[in-house]
Amino acid sequence: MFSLLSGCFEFLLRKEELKVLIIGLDRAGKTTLLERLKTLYTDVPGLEADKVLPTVGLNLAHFEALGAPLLCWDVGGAAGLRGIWSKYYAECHALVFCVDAADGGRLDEAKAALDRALGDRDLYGAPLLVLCNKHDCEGAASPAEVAEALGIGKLADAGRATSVQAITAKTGEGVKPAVQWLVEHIKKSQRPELIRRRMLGT
Ligand SMILES: Nc1nc2c(ncn2[C@@H]2O[C@H](COP(=O)(O)OP(=O)(O)OP(=O)(O)O)[C@@H](O)[C@H]2O)c(=O)[nH]1
Ligand SMILES: [Mg+2]
Repeated sequence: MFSLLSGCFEFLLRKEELKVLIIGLDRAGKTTLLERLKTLYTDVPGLEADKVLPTVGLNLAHFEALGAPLLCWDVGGAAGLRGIWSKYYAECHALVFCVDAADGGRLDEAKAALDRALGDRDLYGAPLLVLCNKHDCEGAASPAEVAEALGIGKLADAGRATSVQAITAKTGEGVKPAVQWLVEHIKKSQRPELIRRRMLGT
């Protein structure tokens, strides 16, 4: 009986997890980023970049940052797997779109994939963080160049909280500021309330 009651209390007091969906083309570095998040924010280090394999399903990481519990989903980005992304749209509090900034030849393909995702009503109001990964590579596109190629200005004009930041998932450079932006903007957005209402059917 005691354990049942304490379990109920624990459930009631538990802070809501902020759910972040990480998408982007294959080889953008999503899983490397997820593993880096584990290393930076948990006691169990994630895999090093050279041990990461292409994702065929889903990877996830639970961790706490800035006093908030986070759950990150990383979904495979190969062309045949992108249809799975939408299964997670309705539940996520924010969207991370990871770009290989060192591969300028795929920015048009990345724009098409991002446009398709943002056209889905289930992502209404979700803050968008575009991460220009592989900033360690010579000639990597800057956040301003990636923002221009992806047409990010229009999204911000339309009222969606949006940021474009450079990271190096391999070393962790830029990852903590990215997480800080996510936590702050999820808390500021109406997205948690929207998801709660949708779940309650009100
Ligand atoms: N130089 C450099 N390479 C990186 C970085 N992040 C990832 N990579 C490399 O990019 C390749 C792809 O990384 P993944 O993390 O598997 O990419 P992904 O987006 O998860 O790919 P899918 O699972 O196929 O969707 C790997 O060879 C990584 O080592 C980075 O910050 N710098
Ligand atoms: Mg992957």
